[in-house]
Amino acid sequence: QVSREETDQLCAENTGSVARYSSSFTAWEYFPRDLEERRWPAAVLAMYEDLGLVHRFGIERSTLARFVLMVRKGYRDPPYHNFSHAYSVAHFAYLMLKNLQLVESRCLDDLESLSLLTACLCHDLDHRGTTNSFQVASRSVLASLYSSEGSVMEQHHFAQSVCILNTDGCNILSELPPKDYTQCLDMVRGMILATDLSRHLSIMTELEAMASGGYRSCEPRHRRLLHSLLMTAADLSDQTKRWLSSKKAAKLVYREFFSQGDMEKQMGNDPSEMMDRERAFIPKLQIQFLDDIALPVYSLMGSLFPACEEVYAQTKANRRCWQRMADICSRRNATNVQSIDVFD
Ligand SMILES: COc1ccc(Cl)c(-c2nnc3c(C)nc4ccc(C(=O)NCC(C)C)cc4n23)c1
Ligand SMILES: [Mg+2]
Ligand SMILES: [Zn+2]
Repeated sequence: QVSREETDQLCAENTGSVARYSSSFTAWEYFPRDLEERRWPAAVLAMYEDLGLVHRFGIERSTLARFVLMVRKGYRDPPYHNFSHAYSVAHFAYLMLKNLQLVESRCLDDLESLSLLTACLCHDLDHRGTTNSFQVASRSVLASLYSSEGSVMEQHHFAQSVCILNTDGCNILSELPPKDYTQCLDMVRGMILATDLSRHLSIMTELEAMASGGYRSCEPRHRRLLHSLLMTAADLSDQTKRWLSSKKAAKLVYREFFSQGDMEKQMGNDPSEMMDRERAFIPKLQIQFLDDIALPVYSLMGSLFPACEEVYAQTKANRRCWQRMADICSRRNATNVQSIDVFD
């Protein structure tokens, strides 16, 4: 639960316009974590308000304040998958809604906008810093609950979201008519499940077909494909920021991967190279990740939404930096450079 004074303080905070947080708060290059941590909940409230969602869906400000504080409490503190990641992902969804005018251009409707922002905020709730395959290998409680349907962690993230919505005074959807409520929850579920990268990889062909043929908002399948693409674009958005920020984010991801690899070794299992601090050559792994996953996402976004091209360009620039790092390290014979040192 969150305390009354915390809620009252956040609720009373005149979140005002988003410009209070930064004059570049709505710029693609803005790095949301540059805002001091204690102001992140107020910035989330400001995003809901700025998108007109508070007014449109009759959301009580104190309910929204309690909801955001409960979500923040619902995150643990692994190196990467903590509330700062959730807040950053929600901010990128806000940037896409705002800068691509997704509602104004009728690509999405208001309910989808509310679902997208809420799904981003909740999409990694209670993450432990380990992957779906680790849940199954370690026979975790979550695996016993969800492994039959796959996307173990993502199903848990959604279940946690529903728990928070069902907590007294936290249900930001309570004023929605029953049909909209059910539809919103269904979309939030689909959006959170879409952040399972293996699901994303399985719809890449359909996404490419939609991008080349053109988005048809009248087709329900296209709308769901767009939801998935927007979620992955937001989830990976650290890689679209200036080099030092995206490099720092990658460092935190590999800290999580390597501690999982250490646990796998203790369990007597062999970790994949990406998780093994003895074997991983990070610049090469990062180039692979950008080439196989991140760049195609922002390339698709760029072809669907021309205003998104600069995001793709910055991600390509970051890939060139990783390539330079790979060249330097392999000249300096990377094998003896402790793999995590490449970040210093
Ligand atoms: C969208 O969902 C997720 C979920 C979890 C994570 Cl950690 C990430 C994520 N966010 N930033 C990164 C960076 C900088 N590098 C990564 C390198 C590899 C992988 C990975 O999962 N590879 C295996 C897969 C292809 C089967 C994920 C990486 N990643 C995104
Ligand atoms: Mg996730
Ligand atoms: Zn995430």
